Amino acid sequence: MNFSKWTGLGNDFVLLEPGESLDFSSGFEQRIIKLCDRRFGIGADGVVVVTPMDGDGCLVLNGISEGPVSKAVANGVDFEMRIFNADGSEAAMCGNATRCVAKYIQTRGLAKDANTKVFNLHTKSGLVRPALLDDGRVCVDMGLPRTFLGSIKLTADCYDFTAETVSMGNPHAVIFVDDIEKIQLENWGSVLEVDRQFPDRCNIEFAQVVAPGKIRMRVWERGCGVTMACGTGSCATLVAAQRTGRVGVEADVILDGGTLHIKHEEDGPVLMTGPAQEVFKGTI
Ligand SMILES: N[C@@H](CCC[C@H](N)C(=O)O)C(=O)O
Repeated sequence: MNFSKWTGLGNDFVLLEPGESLDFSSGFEQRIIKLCDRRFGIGADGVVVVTPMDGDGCLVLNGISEGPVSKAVANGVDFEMRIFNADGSEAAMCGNATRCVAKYIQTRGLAKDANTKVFNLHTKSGLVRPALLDDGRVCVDMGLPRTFLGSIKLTADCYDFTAETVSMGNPHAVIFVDDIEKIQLENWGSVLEVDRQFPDRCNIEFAQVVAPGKIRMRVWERGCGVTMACGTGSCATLVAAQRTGRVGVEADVILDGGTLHIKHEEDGPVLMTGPAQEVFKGTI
């Protein structure tokens, strides 16, 4: 199986080349877990599967159309992206992977028009649109944020928290703290991910506004644990900070692996800008 390894600020992915058959039959989760294993596999936070779509909204596998997967009109810049967490579960969306996929499409020349700078990525949560910027970064239109439980109370290890819940296609609970250096990310994250208010589990973000327009955030991801960055989590953090009057239209979100710039105007989509890099290619 041919793959390439990608990173978005240290949130890293195994990307399977189009046409590589991922056998979705029994034992599939175990295969994802093995690919992501940092000692016995390639090592990653997740596995990304990219499939080009033809002009009729069909997936193209080995040159053979596999039937319509989307009602959207595909125009040669349409791709389907699926993302699997390191524990084998499938997530509906992943922000850092969307930037990696955009760079992947560019470097492999997969878009029909080589000058195309904006792609349509069809995900389980809908359409997202990454655009290649001249400075090498990628700006992704991540769509509209959504509240799913509002502001809720959570408890871990006898500590009480208030969390703002935001869906970016996948669920996030953002907890603002006074001192991010004092959080017990692994202890609290692992408990809160499976809180009974989250039947589908949840990504947990701890955040502190450290200066005007600057938010330090650390994340415990559903299905992965602590990661160095989370794109959807950064978008959810900005939206939660806006909702609670902590920031304005845009902010830098400073993660363990680097910084993402997030912008969200009222009733508009969330825009996420940041880098993405290919690390290596291989065959497993
Ligand atoms: N790291 C990702 C999010 C990946 C999926 C997440 N763990 C989930 O289960 O929802 C990002 O950059 O957004």
